[in-house]
Amino acid sequence: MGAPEPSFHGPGTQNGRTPTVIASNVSVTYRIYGTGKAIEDDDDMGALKKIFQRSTQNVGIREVHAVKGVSLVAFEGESIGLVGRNGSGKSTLLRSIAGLVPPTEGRLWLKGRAALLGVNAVLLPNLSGRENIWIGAQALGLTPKEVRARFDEIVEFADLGKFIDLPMKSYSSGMGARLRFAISTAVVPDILVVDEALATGDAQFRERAEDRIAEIRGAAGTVFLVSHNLGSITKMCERALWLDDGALVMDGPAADVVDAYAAKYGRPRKKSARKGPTGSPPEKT
Ligand SMILES: Nc1ncnc2c1ncn2[C@@H]1O[C@H](COP(=O)(O)OP(=O)(O)OP(=O)(O)O)[C@@H](O)[C@H]1O
Repeated sequence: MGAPEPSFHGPGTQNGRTPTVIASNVSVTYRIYGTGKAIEDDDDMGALKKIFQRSTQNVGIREVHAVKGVSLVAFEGESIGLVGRNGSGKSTLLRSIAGLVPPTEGRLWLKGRAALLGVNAVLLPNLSGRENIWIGAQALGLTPKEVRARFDEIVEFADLGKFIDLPMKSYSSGMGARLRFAISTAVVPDILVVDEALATGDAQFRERAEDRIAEIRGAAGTVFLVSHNLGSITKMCERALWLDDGALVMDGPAADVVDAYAAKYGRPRKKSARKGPTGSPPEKT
């Protein structure tokens, strides 16, 4: 079930298909600063002393190897799902592809611009939806003239009613997801990264978002989708990656990867059903 290691060929076409993302042996390591050992002391004063000593003497660095040597080639028009247990490195790999977290090791090559996660960082909770559209769309590279031309369409797609004029901090998580999605896809991105954004939307939004994703794929973009809903992966992706403990354990047709993953965690996909099972496999302990 191991994934064949794609080799790094660099830009160009492979069997007539154009690569949009080439990851060659990509690893991401987070460094966490903090104290080394748990505080254990029955005597409160003794424990406090230890905390103060530790804050000056024993500050340690812990490394988390979130992504370990992942290699893959994604092509134009592909929709690729990512599955894996909590903490297996899915978001980190996508944040790396979106340019937010540099790989600690390995090489990453992108054709064009990755969108979605990038816009999250710039939206401001105290500003209204309208104001955030201006900021987010310009952060994605649109000129003020282009934002004006697309503004109504973005507002319409976000479909927030009167909330569009209220501060974003008053939005439900689903409303926030709608606004982010509407801004991020205002310009058809070359690479769209969707990290559980659809999970918070209602059924109507999900349907429209799925149509927009299909549109982006049709325009030769590449879509990456992280979801714990295996049904969404099999419905929206032709290919899937399975990450475990930061490593790529399987890369293949979405139905095969979802079946193998679900079989391992005890939720086999119903062959007769259109959609796969929903819900997450058991949490990592
Ligand atoms: N900013 C960070 N700083 C330090 N460690 C982090 C950071 N973000 C993630 N990690 C760690 O990296 C590992 C991978 O996390 P990541 O969020 O990529 O996993 P995931 O597969 O997306 O998880 P989930 O399904 O729960 O969203 C985990 O051990 C996590 O604790």
